[in-house]
Amino acid sequence: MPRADETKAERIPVTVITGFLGSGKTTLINRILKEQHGRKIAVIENEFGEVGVDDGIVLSSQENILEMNNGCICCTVRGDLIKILKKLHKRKNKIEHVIIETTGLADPAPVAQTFFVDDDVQEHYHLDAIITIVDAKHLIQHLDDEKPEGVENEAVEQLAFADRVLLNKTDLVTPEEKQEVIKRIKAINRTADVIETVQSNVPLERILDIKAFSLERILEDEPTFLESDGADHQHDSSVTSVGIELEGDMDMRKLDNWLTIILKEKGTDIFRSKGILSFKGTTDKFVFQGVHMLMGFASSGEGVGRPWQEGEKRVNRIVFIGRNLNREELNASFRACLAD
Ligand SMILES: Nc1nc2c(ncn2[C@@H]2O[C@H](COP(=O)(O)OP(=O)(O)OP(=O)(O)O)[C@@H](O)[C@H]2O)c(=O)[nH]1
Repeated sequence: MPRADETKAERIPVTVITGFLGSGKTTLINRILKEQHGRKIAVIENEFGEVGVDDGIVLSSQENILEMNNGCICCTVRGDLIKILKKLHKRKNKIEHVIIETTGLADPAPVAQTFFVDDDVQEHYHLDAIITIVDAKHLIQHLDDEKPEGVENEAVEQLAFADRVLLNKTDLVTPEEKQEVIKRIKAINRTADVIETVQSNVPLERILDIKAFSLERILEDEPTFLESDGADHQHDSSVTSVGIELEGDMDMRKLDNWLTIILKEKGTDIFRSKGILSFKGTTDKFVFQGVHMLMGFASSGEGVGRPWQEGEKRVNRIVFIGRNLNREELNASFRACLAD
């Protein structure tokens, strides 16, 4: 009869990567996929928003990237997650590690719970750690965001469940601001190590295979953790997404102007924006990234994202996530940026 810890060692470790919109989760996943040569890692991605764009940003062969975009991983698609996990461990080409990237608005608790409620999942996987990435510049704003009665603050939940906190984007804050952010993190989670990073750059041995998830710790703080079915939490319904898809080539100058203005004026309400774009006059595929008022473009020519494939239709995709989004206005203004 194997000892309990021996059995555990044979199970596939799972790392849950969570963190608010735009904090640096995909940046971390790309780093892991680049660095972990020879290790068979499957990534399960759940993106928030009507139009997914992360498939164009994550670097890797498609085979081990599994997308779940028909709902939120912490509520509606938890059944799908269980199905994917069951299929994965039966693959001939054995997976050695599973990484789950939650949406920026997910509550990690129901995702963690998945590993304790289903016998088959429990037999083949063990939850190694919940890694929460926070954006040093915007964390306090998200922690202080006032929610309607009964609605949880995702940024707080994500920190409360963290086994490790990556304090990312430290390049965007002063040392004093950073200390204030650390104080706020510690007030929510005393025990998790806080690792300071830029571009989610962390030695992988500090976040993978660390056996840091402790059910005992969670049960101390949330005694009903294993009893709730994941459907008892409420998302903030005032946060929505508008996704737009448009075939053709865009005019780079027009698009840049439009996004600069709209994010300057509405960047408090627009938490996150991102897109995959085709510009007139270049064969590169462009990635647009916006987090509140900060924005930037990068191209496949610079090694960001995957280039357009032969025969691939040039479809521009852009998504805005936030409050008070005006769908018609966004649609019309995006269309107006098409090249003549
Ligand atoms: N200045 C700065 N920018 C960063 C850093 N880390 C990531 N970024 C940028 O922040 C933006 C968002 O990063 P992502 O990795 O896509 O964030 P995410 O958490 O996956 O975003 P969602 O999945 O949309 O919630 C990108 O433009 C990144 O290049 C950092 O340390 N400093």
